[in-house]
Amino acid sequence: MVSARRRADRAPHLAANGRQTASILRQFPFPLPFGQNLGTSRTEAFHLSHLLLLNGPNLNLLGTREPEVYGATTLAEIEADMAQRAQALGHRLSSFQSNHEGALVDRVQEARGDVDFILLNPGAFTHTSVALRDALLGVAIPFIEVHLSNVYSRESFRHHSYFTDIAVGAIVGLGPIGYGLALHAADQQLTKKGK
Ligand SMILES: O=C1C[C@@](O)(C(=O)O)C[C@@H](O)[C@@H]1O
Repeated sequence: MVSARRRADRAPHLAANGRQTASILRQFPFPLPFGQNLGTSRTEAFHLSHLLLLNGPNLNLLGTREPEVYGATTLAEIEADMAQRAQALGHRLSSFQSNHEGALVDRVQEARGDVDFILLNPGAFTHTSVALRDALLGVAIPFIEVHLSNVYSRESFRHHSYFTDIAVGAIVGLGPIGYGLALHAADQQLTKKGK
């Protein structure tokens, strides 16, 4: 078990005094999923994994883009929040966003041998990109697919993903908290593998 004291050292925003480091953390405070704790033996065997948060086209517009669909949180806020959450779990997080399919393919290829887990919102490439799918298959890095909106309640062309069948899992329709949930799930996967 992670003691309350150790948890507070590792993740000051978890401390009982309620000091929060950023407003976004106030919106979705730790620990997230369903009363689970942060893992078992990791205070003794504390490994640093490298996670990559990868966002596709138009997600740079978050905050102003169709806020009724995607909410008011900006990508910069999501990336900062995710970096803090990753750090609190003892991991390192890199973030990359591009509007260009080739740039995303290049970033996935670069991740080989360096990144342990990818958190991916492919944006509209979800529904079109065999190239990005092949890149993920090529590097064989496990990933979780995230969508802010519930793609299944939207236009039918959004119902098909080139990624879900090769992903560890997918989180849709929960807004920015979906990224945090994906991070916790990735952490569990890495812990299972002893990373
Ligand atoms: O750009 C996006 C964002 C999205 O991936 C989401 O996060 O809900 C859903 C996609 O259909 C859309 O093209």
